[in-house]
Amino acid sequence: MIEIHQLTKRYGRTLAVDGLSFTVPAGQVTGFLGANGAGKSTTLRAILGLDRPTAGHALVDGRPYTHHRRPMQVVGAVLDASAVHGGRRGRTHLRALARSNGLSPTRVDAVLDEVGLTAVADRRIGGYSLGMRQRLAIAGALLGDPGTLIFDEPLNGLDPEGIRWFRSLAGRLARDGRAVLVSSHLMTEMAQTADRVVVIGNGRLLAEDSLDAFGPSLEEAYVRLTEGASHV
Ligand SMILES: Nc1ncnc2c1ncn2[C@@H]1O[C@H](COP(=O)(O)OP(=O)(O)OP(=O)(O)O)[C@@H](O)[C@H]1O
Repeated sequence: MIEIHQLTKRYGRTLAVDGLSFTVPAGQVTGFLGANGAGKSTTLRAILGLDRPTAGHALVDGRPYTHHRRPMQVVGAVLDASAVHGGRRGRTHLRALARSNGLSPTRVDAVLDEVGLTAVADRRIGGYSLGMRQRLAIAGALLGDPGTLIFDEPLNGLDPEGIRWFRSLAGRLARDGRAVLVSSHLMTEMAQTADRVVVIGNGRLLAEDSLDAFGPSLEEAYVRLTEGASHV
């Protein structure tokens, strides 16, 4: 699980995240919503130890990400699916990732199967569609069989079948007891994927509740919440 407590991140004069607290519990898909520039990426980067908080903390299973000895077995993340070498083949990429992180190579075939890339695993990534790259990045996140998963805009590049696939994958991962955090701008998809929703605006928490508590239209509830917090 993820616990964010009074997280603050300042970049020079920009207060990107401002005393933010929320949790991502095990067994549920938590949707993470906010306008462009609201501070979502900064929060995700802080969770993954890529950005050092100015104040407060982000813990995964009770510790900062960087304090875990085998972080890929604790949290898997997809922040930018295009961040892979196009000259490599899918299977080779995953094997290298497994080797460099002390993970069993037997996981490679398992995750390729999980994301539906087995048939194209020996093709070069440069020839993959955006949706295939998303699936490969998700395979990488699943490699360590972690208890926590973070997906930043995972639906980018996925076709309707891919979106349905991701929705069922996220649900399955949560039902297996994992904590799943998904950021997306696609409100209707979020309403069908998330069990609970965290909304931020200007780096601050605007709402954290079960999906049902947002009423019949998540989009309308989101607009009402963020209108009050639009740029100052
Ligand atoms: N490395 C950085 N240096 C300076 N300012 C930054 C940096 N990273 C983010 N910011 C600023 O912090 C604020 C929050 O940005 P962040 O990328 O976290 O928002 P976001 O919610 O992820 O937005 P988007 O949905 O557009 O990705 C913005 O004002 C952004 O310009």
